Amino acid sequence: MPLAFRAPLHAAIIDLDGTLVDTLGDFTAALNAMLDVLDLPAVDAQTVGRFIGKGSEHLIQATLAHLGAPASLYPQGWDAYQSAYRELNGRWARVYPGVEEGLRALQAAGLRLACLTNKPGEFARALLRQKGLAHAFDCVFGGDAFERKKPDPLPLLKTCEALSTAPAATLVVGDSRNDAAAARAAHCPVVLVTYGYNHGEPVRAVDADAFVDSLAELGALLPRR
Ligand SMILES: O=C(O)COP(=O)(O)O
Ligand SMILES: [Mg+2]
Repeated sequence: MPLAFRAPLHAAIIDLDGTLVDTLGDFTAALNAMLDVLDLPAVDAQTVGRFIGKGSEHLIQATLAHLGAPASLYPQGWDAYQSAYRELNGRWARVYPGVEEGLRALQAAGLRLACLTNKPGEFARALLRQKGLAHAFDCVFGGDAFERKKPDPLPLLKTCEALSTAPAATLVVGDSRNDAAAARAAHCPVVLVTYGYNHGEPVRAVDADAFVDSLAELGALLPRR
């Protein structure tokens, strides 16, 4: 049954971590490389999963706070984290099942695609290229592209501008309440995947228009052209 969106869809803006690619292993490895440099104990993947989705700054700050380490370690941590992530980007990451099929279905429905993530743009573009997904997107924006990150609506509004689409005609696809809150504030329809991180909380409790277990289900939600 197609979703009753208020306007026909012209574009989709898709989140990266937890939606297109499972990057939990990369985040955990880069944070643990940083903690090693700082002489702090390692963290496990489950803990890291709760901190993903609000950008690298938040990820590092939340990890230091979790370990009871002083916030003054942040600048050194930032440098160590960035160089570790640059080095291992994609090594422990895998594209979720159904992603290629879902992207093809959105394109077949005539939608232009953008990837919008809170991850630094440099890392996002390299990861999408490495995983063979870059070709699907007209544009890719990272958490450093605009003045504010999701859940602020600004990055979605700027991405709509870049795609020349109205927010009401632009579907947001994400994995967390961060994506949903940004979409609601920007007046974009929003579908959430059920397999992502969502800050360690059940995603179905989030206010969204629909939930999918795989991007492959998106095609069936769209009106046929
Ligand atoms: O927190 C991050 O760095 C990435 O988050 P996102 O791709 O889910 O926006
Ligand atoms: Mg995400």
